[in-house]
Amino acid sequence: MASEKSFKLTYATMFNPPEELHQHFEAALAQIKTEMGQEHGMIIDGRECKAGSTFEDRSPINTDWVLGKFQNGDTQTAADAIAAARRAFPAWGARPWQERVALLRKAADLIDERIFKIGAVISLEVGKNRTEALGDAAETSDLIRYACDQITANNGFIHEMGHDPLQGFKATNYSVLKPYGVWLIVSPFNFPSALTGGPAGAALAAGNTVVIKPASDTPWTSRLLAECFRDAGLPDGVCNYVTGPGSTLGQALIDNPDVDGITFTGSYAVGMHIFRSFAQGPYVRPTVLEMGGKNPTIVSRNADIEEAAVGIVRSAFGLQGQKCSACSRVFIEKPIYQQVLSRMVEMTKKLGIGDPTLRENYLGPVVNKNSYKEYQEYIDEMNQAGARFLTGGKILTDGDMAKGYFCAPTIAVDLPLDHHLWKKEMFLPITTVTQVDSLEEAMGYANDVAYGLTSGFYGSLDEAKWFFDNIQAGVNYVNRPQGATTGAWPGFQPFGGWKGSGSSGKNAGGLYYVQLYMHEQIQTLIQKA
Ligand SMILES: NC(=O)c1ccc[n+]([C@@H]2O[C@H](COP(=O)([O-])OP(=O)(O)OC[C@H]3O[C@@H](n4cnc5c(N)ncnc54)[C@H](O)[C@@H]3O)[C@@H](O)[C@H]2O)c1
Ligand SMILES: N[C@@H](CCC=O)C(=O)O
Repeated sequence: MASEKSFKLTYATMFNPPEELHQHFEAALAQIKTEMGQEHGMIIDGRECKAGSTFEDRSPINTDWVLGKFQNGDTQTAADAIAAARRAFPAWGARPWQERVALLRKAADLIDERIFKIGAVISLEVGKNRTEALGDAAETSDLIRYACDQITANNGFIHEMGHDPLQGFKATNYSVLKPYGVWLIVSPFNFPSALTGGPAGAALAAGNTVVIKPASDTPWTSRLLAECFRDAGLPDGVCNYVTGPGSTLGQALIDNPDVDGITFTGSYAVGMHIFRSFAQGPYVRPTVLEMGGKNPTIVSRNADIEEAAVGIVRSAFGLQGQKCSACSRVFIEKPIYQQVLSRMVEMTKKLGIGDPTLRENYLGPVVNKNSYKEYQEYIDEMNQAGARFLTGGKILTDGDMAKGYFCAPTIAVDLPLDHHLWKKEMFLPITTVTQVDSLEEAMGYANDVAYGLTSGFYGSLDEAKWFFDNIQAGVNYVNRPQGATTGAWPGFQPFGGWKGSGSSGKNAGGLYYVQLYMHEQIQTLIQKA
């Protein structure tokens, strides 16, 4: 255990964890497999709640595995959850920030205590490999603690301001950040822990009450998080957890005028739809949208070829390319194009693919039938446009993979640069690669998309400055073999996007994030001198 304690798991350190981490994961997985198939309720006002019907949560690794049965929440569920959060808000919002922060820190500690259980569920539910899954859980507690640290470092965001220069009066001015009220957290399937618990933790620490609605592919992970918040001692109604389809339950939550703010993480299409729907409310309310990416990596002729190839392959194919930060476009300067490409191909061919709960596999399945179908459609479309696949380009059905949604990691070249798939987020293990004559040409392509989430660059130190000065994205990495475009960690690389990738311009796990969940009140008191 000593080595595990001195090891800090992040997405950059996860490639070589201590042996004990594997043993604990395997023990938790064995236990979780005995708990599969059970029915789970929703948590509203501290009570277990059922809807009229349930839906099955099946594993994309093997669709015969029914992980659990979850509630098909409906419009009444949405109304009940928001009403519960509304009732709980006055007391929670008025509670001293020190008490709220202490409870949230306790929730973070519980997540850490349960990390192997949560990680095993993530692996089965999403199809993440074990270290990616454990990273997702570990990131959650670090995101929560980061929000708590920020509140603490800023004295609960209660600041005395200047005194007006009044003759005969004493003026005292305070700036106080206060919670908004009821906050909705709508989260995606691919980081079901960090992107549910992270924003929920920040909203709660800031004094809001929350309603959490996870993706229908990943209700179990979020249920485990909601239990951590509950078991940490958050009062009834402060954190509510509901499950059901986005188009019905999700829409009913968005349409409810009693919601004061929302954090949505998911696709651009749904995010923009939510933005427009939410705007129909009684007045403008804070809308934190974290959306897709089409993340480029530029490789200069001065790059370290090995570092570039490792970083690109990790970012293109980690979690089967289903990260908003995935490296989906690669621009390589001509003099080293063939060398970088050859190393990428060699490395990709060696990647283990199969049941991602097994230690040897780096890639698991894509999340569901729809993604599986889309993979084949994109491959066909690229094929027709003249692209060549140096790896992959096919679904995998050997042995046990026939029961899941496995797609081979695909490096595509010769896709015409005006093809729309250079600009569309595919969210699959597909990356398109081309050669360029100059870095300026590469930068032109890199920025010519509606997204601006992450980017990568490999080259000299002088070029690094030019790269940072010109790239249009929220999170940017230079010369990083741990991941060209992926693997941000709270406190190190706060995460968020520009343009169509994000609405707030402030990154999660960073200096300016928790403030998004509070509005400013100025308190001026005048006394006769
Ligand atoms: N920027 C980021 O930080 C970030 C992080 C992770 C994922 N993503 C993006 O998320 C996407 C993948 O996740 P996904 O497939 O789960 O996304 P999605 O947009 O399909 O769904 C996200 C969530 O929205 C819900 N939803 C759908 N329709 C709704 C509606 N009408 N009203 C309310 N809720 C609704 C879904 O049920 C789910 O909980 C990718 O585009 C990826 O880039 C972005
Ligand atoms: N924060 C993760 C990506 C989250 C989106 O899917 C990363 O930095 O790779």
